[in-house]
Amino acid sequence: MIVFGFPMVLMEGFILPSLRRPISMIACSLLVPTNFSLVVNSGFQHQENPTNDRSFIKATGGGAYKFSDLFKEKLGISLEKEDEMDCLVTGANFLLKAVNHEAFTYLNGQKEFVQIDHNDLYPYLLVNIGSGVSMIKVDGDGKFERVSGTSVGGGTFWGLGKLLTKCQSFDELLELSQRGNNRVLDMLVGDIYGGMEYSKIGLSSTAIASSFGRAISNSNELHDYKPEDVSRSLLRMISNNIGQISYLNALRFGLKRIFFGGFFTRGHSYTMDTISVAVHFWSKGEAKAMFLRHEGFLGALGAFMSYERHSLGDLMVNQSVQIPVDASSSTDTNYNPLERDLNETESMQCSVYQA
Ligand SMILES: Nc1ncnc2c1ncn2[C@@H]1O[C@H](COP(=O)(O)OP(=O)(O)OP(=O)(O)O)[C@@H](O)[C@H]1O
Ligand SMILES: CC(C)(CO)[C@@H](O)C(=O)NCCC(=O)O
Repeated sequence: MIVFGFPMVLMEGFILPSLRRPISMIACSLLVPTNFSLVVNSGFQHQENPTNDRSFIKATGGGAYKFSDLFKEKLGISLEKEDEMDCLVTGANFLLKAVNHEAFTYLNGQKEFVQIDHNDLYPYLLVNIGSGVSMIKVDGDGKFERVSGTSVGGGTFWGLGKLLTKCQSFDELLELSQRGNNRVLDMLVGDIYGGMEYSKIGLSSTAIASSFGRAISNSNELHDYKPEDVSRSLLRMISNNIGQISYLNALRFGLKRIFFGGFFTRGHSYTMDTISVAVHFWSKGEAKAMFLRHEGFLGALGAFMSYERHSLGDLMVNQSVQIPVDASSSTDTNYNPLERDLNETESMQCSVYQA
């Protein structure tokens, strides 16, 4: 996956709310061609070689490597590669410090914004749920260690979900999950214990004993199950698992705060709720899952911030653009990361830096 750091600084709120998809997809769909071509056309003079006026953009993630030649060949753009973990951490640190109401908890449908004390932010665990999941212990600006990860992530939900439900898009799969019932496929403690709870080990009768376990207790085939129920169980299984591994890693390093980023959550209430419940359950209420409003843009933002290190100081503001706010691409109709700041018809003021 690839993300671009745009030479943009937003005056209020923060980054590109119109892009409720990874910026990586701009390369394919040119979701915001204006912004994209602004970057391409404006370009930057490469500082070390002023005579070479090649255009370049910052890029991070695997795609920065994978698509490097393609960008050069088709667009004449060089991708300047920034380290993925570095960018994620830089983006998260910046958001947590600069954006009011960036982090929130989500439990039982209730979103509660968390006041971040800038002097007491570190250490924390950053869990980036993309295709795969990275867990990063963050100790300060530029001070971090990727302590764990799991390959059971967003790509697993989308990949398995696609195979099992024949869904054509991620949004369709997510939408299905909202209408599904996980009890159809998940084996609960009560199913095993004849409707009873197993209180001695702290398991209620409705706790999931075995994800998808009910499928073994009858002769049903896949087509006998509703795609809605399959999607629901899958989302729950993956979210639960990520929540559990995250908590165990927080415990491992004595971290009290766990922030979740990456494009998997998409502000989707059931996903966040499940992750929160998992963290709550495994920590016995000691730890809280916190989500970021701009969860899918950590890497892009971090890549953007690297302009500052390299050349931003020499650039000047000479153009201003309005970025329309499109909240519609979020599947969860209750969710708009900027709901407190903007409505759907408003736009954000951005200043674009050009060489
Ligand atoms: N519209 C969408 N289309 C495809 N996937 C989506 C969409 N919305 C959310 N997702 C989820 O986002 C995941 C990708 O997230 P993200 O772009 O943050 O990670 P990535 O960069 O691909 O992965 P990694 O961090 O592992 O390199 C997908 O696997 C899927 O679960
Ligand atoms: C490989 C990356 C870092 C690419 O973003 C990501 O997909 C990931 O963290 N996957 C999980 C790999 C693992 O730790 O098992």
